[in-house]
Amino acid sequence: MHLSDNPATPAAATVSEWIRRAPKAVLHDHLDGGLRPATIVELAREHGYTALPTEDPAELAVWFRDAADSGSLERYLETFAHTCAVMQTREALQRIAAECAEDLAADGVVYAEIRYAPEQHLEGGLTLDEVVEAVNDGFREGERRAGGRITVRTLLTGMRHTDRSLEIAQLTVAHRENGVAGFDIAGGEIGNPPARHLPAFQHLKRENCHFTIHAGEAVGAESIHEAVQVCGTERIGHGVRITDDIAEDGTLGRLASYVRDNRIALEVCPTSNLQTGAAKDYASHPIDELRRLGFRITLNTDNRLVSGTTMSEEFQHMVDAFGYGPEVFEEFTVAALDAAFLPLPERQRLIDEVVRPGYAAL
Ligand SMILES: O=c1[nH]cnc2c1ncn2[C@H]1C[C@H](O)[C@@H](CO)O1
Ligand SMILES: [Zn+2]
Repeated sequence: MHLSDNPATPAAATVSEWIRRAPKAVLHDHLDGGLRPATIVELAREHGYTALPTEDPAELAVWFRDAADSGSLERYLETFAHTCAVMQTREALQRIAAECAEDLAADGVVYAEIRYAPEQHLEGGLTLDEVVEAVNDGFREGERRAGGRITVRTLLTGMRHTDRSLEIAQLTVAHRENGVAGFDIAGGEIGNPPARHLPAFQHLKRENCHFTIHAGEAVGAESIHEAVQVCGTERIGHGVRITDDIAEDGTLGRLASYVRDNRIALEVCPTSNLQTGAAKDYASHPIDELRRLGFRITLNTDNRLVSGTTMSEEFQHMVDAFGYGPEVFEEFTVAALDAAFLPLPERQRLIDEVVRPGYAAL
């Protein structure tokens, strides 16, 4: 099945060798959007889940990317029913988190913040705390298997269309000493503005806890305004529609100025944007304009399986579209660590001991 009326997403990029070796940091990557296709097939068999569109892992990978390539965020999100269906036991969550860390490390990622919505993993009888513990255990195992080459933290996501965000914010605070770095809201943006979840954000503020908000993906600048000025977000998931507040000649409106001048990081995910219709093609993606205007830009995958991408491929697409060299990726990687929800000394150590020397050696 090919739902796409959106020819925007070209085939996977052929990645240059230096890109694979370059140290990378990813702030925006969903656990339930990045499973190995073979793992989905195995877990579906084990758990008797029979609704997969195919049991061939290679075909399944293609199916996700095609089904998600619809030009609509809502249809993009429908594909997650198949991944969440196999993420309902402690063993499955642990395995998926461990494999996620291994896959990222193999792609040169040295720091990752991986997000997921605990409320979507309760169908097998786990409690919210048990979900978080299973995922954390999996990530610690994955870090070990990767020989310490990667540090992983999680963000707990509240779904915008449900009413559990305050509970998930409390869960975030409860687990923050244990690998949970912050909170996020995700899901369909239309009809679910961020201020619906204000009690969650106010709780996190009172507790001095980090959060980011998906905004400016399917809805324009008003969603970003609400996320920043009403909810007080530290970073913006996507945020590319900040361009609504930038004139053709590059003059910034008050909101765009505020976001740029306060160095609020944008978690930009180009391939995902092409699939959901937030951008037309790589060459006209606003990432380059925003970077030239001085915004704090980070480059991200969003959903490695669903968007059929990796950090290396996102880098390669930017090389092909804008001619970026290693210095730009070093800038994006340092920006990501500057904006990471990690204590300053740990961020500084990763920049000074891993990222800078890694780029110097390319
Ligand atoms: O890019 C996105 N925008 C809004 N919601 C998203 C995006 N990618 C994934 N999600 C949703 C689907 C997942 O089930 C959920 C938690 O990871 O977050
Ligand atoms: Zn996302």
